[in-house]
Amino acid sequence: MTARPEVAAAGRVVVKVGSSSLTTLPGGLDAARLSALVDVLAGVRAQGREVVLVSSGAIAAGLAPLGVVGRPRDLATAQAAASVGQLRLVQTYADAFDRHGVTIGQVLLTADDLTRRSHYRNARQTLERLLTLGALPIVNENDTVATEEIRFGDNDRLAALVAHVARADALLLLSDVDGVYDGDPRQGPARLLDTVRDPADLGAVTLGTARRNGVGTGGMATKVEAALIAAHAGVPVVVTSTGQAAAALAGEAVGTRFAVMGPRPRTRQFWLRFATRPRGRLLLDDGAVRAVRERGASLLAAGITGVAGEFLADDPVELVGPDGVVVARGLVAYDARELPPLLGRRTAELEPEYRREIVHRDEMVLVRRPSLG
Ligand SMILES: Nc1ncnc2c1ncn2[C@@H]1O[C@H](COP(=O)(O)OP(=O)(O)O)[C@@H](O)[C@H]1O
Ligand SMILES: N[C@@H](CCC(=O)OP(=O)(O)O)C(=O)O
Repeated sequence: MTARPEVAAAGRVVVKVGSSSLTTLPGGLDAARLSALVDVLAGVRAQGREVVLVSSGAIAAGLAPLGVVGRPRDLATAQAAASVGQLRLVQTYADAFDRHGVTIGQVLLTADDLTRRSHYRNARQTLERLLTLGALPIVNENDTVATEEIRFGDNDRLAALVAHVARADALLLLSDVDGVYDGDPRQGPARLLDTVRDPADLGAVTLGTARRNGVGTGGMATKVEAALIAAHAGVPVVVTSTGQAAAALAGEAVGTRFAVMGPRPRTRQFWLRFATRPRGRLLLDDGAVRAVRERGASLLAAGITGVAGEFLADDPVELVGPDGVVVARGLVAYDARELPPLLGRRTAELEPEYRREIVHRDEMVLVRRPSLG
């Protein structure tokens, strides 16, 4: 195992803690475990470092007070539980941080807050201001209003996006397991991975989902996906157990480290690639795929053979080759219903108001690893 100096040196850290570390299904919130985590984070703050906490647990914390048994399957009950549980969760955090003289701020985000560009900027400003005013932001998904099709669903990916939004120097993903194993450790003997430098390092790894009767949602798969997103955003990551949070924040050799995979991308490129949700697809012919992928060209109507989905101008769409492989993602210049008469036609043949590039190069990002896009 190797030390993690980049985490020890991180001046601003995003720490994500899962429901499994803070709650039990029958008992709701576990105030003692929450308080132990707060002690660790307050200690980090006392070193002059900044912390953004992404905390799950609202739904699980709301079940017992409402007399709901087991994790709810329907959205309305989950939302009701989140409404009750989020209040208890932040109140418990507020009391615990208060003992250390640390002021917290609650930040509830919907997927729209990060998938819409203007909202993304707004979230950045709010977090930045909270931190400069000396508060510790506690982020969760706004579960009470998030509907099924627009939810993040798991806080791991939310934490990776928050790490980018907050320009963090490191991301810590805390759970009930001390790292990423080459197989689900609940299923039998497995080996702990020390460092992941490339997605290929995970080739032989089996990632299980969360325990069926447990309080967590994503299992290790969502944590690994989130860790790769952050690593691609230039943010180093450690995945470990909540009990090892202090050691991890001190840069000790615990958990699984995801090394930074490439330089920090431009904000717009990162946002397009990882935060947006495509609302439709443009089907490209071979020439258009080559132009976009190899020549860095904008996408023109002449190279488009089909349109799928109901999107509006400025919505994110996927650009798909004849083989069905996603080549790029970008913001489209026209509504879906305006496109069919333009397809396959050269720009000079089009009415002047339709001569703009369908997806301009500056509004496009190539997708190299479809599994991450
Ligand atoms: N390859 C793996 N390595 C480590 N843990 C795994 C793996 N596959 C599945 N898991 C399981 O993932 C669980 C953690 O996910 P989850 O319950 O969603 O956590 P949280 O609620 O903290 O986000 C662990 O209990 C672990 O058993
Ligand atoms: N926003 C939800 C958490 C969803 C989630 O990702 O949970 P977990 O897998 O425990 O991190 C809640 O607060 O209950």
